Amino acid sequence: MPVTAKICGLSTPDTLDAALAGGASHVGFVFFPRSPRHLAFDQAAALAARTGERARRVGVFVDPADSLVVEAVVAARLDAIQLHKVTPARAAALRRTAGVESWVALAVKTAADLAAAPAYAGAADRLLYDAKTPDDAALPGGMGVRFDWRLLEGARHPLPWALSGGLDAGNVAEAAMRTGARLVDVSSGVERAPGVKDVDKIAAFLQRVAQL
Ligand SMILES: O=C(O)c1ccccc1N[C@@H]1O[C@H](COP(=O)(O)O)[C@@H](O)[C@H]1O
Repeated sequence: MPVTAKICGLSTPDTLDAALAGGASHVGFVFFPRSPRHLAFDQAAALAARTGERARRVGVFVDPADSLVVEAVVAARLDAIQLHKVTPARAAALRRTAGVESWVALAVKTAADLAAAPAYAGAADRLLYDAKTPDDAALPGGMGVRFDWRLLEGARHPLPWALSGGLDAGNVAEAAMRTGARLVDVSSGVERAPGVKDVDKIAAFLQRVAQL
């Protein structure tokens, strides 16, 4: 089965075009004001229109209010929501409210963190195993932090899943090989500075993924 990729935190037409030209299966738009990748609804709407049917649009949220999710789903014509820092109960409620596919990011640092995964069965459609950022970090994701991929070796997954956290063109092959991931997600690994995507890095990442 081929490996597919989500390029997350896109905010400009040229970098969106690079993701689409390189064959990204998913593109991610961040709705979190503290993030350097945060999009206003009108920006997101323009990028959504440019995407068309060429990739699935995923909105990234951190413990969001219902109203933010509803407005973003409409403005950016989201196919999926990606939720960080939500309990299983809150994830289930937001999934019902949004009416689209729902991903829950599970912050992983140790094997104990994986024990939370089964509780999301029935509350989400996909788990995103992401690296846990430091407690005092500004963001719960999008910081280029990776976790020990060996933690996923032999793991039983309660839901379809994807891998993120510190991926880049140089390590994505090893990450996919070690974990068995069939969907990989990258943000800062295809940037030249926080929030500034690089078209060449996007192309290199997607070329590497296409070889897997
Ligand atoms: O990208 C952000 O700014 C962001 C903000 C809030 C929550 C998640 C965010 N990004 C997600 O984090 C992971 C990993 O990113 P990275 O490749 O390690 O930089 C990815 O899923 C992004 O969607």
